[in-house]
Amino acid sequence: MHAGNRPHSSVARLTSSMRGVGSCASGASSCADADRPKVLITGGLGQLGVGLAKLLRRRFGENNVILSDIRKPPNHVYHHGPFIFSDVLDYTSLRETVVNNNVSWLVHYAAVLSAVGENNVALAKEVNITGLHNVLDIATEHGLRLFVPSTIGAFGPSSPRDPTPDLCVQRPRTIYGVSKVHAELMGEYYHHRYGLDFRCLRYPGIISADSEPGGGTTDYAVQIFHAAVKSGLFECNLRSDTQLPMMYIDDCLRATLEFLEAPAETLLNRTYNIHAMSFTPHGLAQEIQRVLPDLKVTYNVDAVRQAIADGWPMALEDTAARRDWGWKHEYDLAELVQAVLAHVTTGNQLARAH
Ligand SMILES: NC(=O)C1=CN([C@@H]2O[C@H](COP(=O)(O)OP(=O)(O)OC[C@H]3O[C@@H](n4cnc5c(N)ncnc54)[C@H](O)[C@@H]3O)[C@@H](O)[C@H]2O)C=CC1
Ligand SMILES: CC(=O)[C@H](N)C(=O)O
Repeated sequence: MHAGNRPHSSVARLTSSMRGVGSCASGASSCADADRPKVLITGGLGQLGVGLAKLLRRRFGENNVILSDIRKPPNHVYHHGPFIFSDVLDYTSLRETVVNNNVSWLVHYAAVLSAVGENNVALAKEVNITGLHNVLDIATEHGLRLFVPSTIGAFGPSSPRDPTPDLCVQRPRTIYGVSKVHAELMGEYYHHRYGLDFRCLRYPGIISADSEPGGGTTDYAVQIFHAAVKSGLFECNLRSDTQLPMMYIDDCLRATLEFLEAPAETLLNRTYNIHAMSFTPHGLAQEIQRVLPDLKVTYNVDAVRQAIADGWPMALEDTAARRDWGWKHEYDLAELVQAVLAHVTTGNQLARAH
């Protein structure tokens, strides 16, 4: 966007890459001041950002983690740690934020997800591709550690689907997927060419209890819990036998922190699959019905979402993540259902009490 404003010295400065990016010893619950990174999270008001900020603030201190987005934060977010407006399409202002706050790690969550992206390709292209270019250049210029999540959506119908390995054909058929393959490749290129400390995990569909999904194909797996507790009725927009890889948010956020803290020399790859479980809408409904037997699920298939899901992996192969930096999931389907139902039920009781 503001290419004309960009410094031409970014390559020359790359030798300073990673300087000042201290990493805390794994296993410690918090780290010494000198080792604490200053983290900026873009797109932080979506399904994942607030939870990640909470986790990182526990580890690095409240004021060392800045949440940012282009939306107004709810009160509970605004009053619990630094929040600023930051549009990833505004190169100059993003650069200013990084400089003024002495940012050393950047978690780039701003994105337009799969279903919304198919409805607004121009917006997805702008946010997911132009936004990424801005972030890559700024991270490179200032020697940041840069985390960009990828997704199961970075694969397509011609990829092996069960399981999908780290390295295979990637020909996604959504603008979301295309933009994420682009992010993986650009990040790896900047790593090899300029020494950028680029790190990327391919997340499965993420299930959370207290944050809403932002318009993806896997959203049904969050919405079903709220419907199950509120009304006992759920209309699912994917076919009952659509198997996709999924993960509980606590595992996803912990993976992100552990991966960010992993010593660079242990990372043989810069982009890793991570896996926890796979299920279908039918399988998830059955598991919820063990606790809430009255739940009734009907199916009204959304053609766009179904076509997307039909080209996505059924399971991810993640032995490299387990081998290189010790990835291990804690939640399988039964634990996931218990945890999410407990949160949603408590949340509903509290809401009724007020
Ligand atoms: N939630 C999931 O199941 C998965 C998420 N991911 C990735 O994780 C990241 C975070 O995902 P979610 O929190 O679920 O996304 P989300 O859609 O819930 O939130 C994205 C956020 O980006 C913000 N945003 C949009 N345009 C922006 C701009 N120009 N500048 C700054 N912020 C902007 C939005 O306001 C929103 O708060 C995304 O990159 C997504 O692709 C990957 C796989 C699975
Ligand atoms: C799996 C994802 O990337 C996201 N939840 C989506 O469905 O678009």
